[in-house]
Amino acid sequence: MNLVGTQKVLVADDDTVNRQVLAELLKPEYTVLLAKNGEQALERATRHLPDLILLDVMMPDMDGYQVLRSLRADEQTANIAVIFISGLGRPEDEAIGLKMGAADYIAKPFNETVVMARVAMQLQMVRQRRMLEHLAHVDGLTELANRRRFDEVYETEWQRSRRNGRPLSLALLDIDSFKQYNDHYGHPAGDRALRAVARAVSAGLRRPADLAARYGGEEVVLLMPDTEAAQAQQVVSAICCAIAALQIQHEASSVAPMLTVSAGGATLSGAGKESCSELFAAADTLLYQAKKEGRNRVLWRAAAPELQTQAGAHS
Ligand SMILES: Nc1nc2c(ncn2[C@@H]2O[C@H](COP(=O)(O)OP(=O)(O)OP(=O)(O)O)[C@@H](O)[C@H]2O)c(=O)[nH]1
Repeated sequence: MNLVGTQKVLVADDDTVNRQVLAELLKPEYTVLLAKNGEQALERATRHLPDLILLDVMMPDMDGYQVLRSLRADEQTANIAVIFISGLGRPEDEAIGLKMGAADYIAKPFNETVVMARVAMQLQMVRQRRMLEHLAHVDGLTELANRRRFDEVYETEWQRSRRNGRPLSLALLDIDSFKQYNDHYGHPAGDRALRAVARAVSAGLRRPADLAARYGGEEVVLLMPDTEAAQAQQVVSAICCAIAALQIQHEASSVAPMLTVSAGGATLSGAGKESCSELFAAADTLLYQAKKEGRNRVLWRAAAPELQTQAGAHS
């Protein structure tokens, strides 16, 4: 997510001079993209996902209103801020643009200082909105995704898996004897350990579509779209080994002298019929079983029973 760094502005105008003037004006502060008609504006918007579009209203073939409608209809571009910049200077024209969802309206001939001020204001609002969205999706302590974010992504990925007949793997990972850890080393040390576990989990997930979220206190959920059981189990086992390899001392643990985790996982095969909650419950049951069988292990529910292994090698 682009929370820092140069923001991108797309200028869409069929008039070459206008495009050039705006580009020269904006270039010192922003990355500028140019489009000479509505079709190009849509193509550039989808490909580059700019932070803001300065959109001429009157263009041949596809006018600015049509471009805005198409942007709003596509989930990817629906929230891009748009400022109309137009020779139609009547208040009614401005009102139409704003009612359609434009963030602002600038009449031509434009004043350069005013354009810069309005662009800066819109881009500041874009930054603030992104920051709020980011904060709403992230767990403050671990910086993993939070449960709300997980719920959203899980539902989407589950539907995608059903649609495409591709597997979906899910694992629940829980720190062993964490109550004793807190009791022995104190809550701030517990928080530090949780953060270290979260970092190891994030480092162990390689694919862009994978998601790790803090599900509860010391429980992390891992979602691996398009990943078969054996592969997913390998990833989770490697993460569990990496956590043990951190050698976070845990004298009060009944399992090992260092902090360990247990995990339960399940995979929805491409042809599987399970609901979201059934898949989740299957992983949860195996986590419970892993705890019961002595902790510090990964259990996976898969078609082949031989896939169930103990990750106790690192204890
Ligand atoms: N430091 C810290 N501790 C937390 C946080 N969230 C949950 N915990 C602690 O995690 C502990 C979880 O304890 P239990 O559910 O009994 O599990 P456990 O001691 O890990 O035992 P097993 O899971 O059976 O191995 C509780 O003591 C919680 O207070 C947190 O954000 N920070």
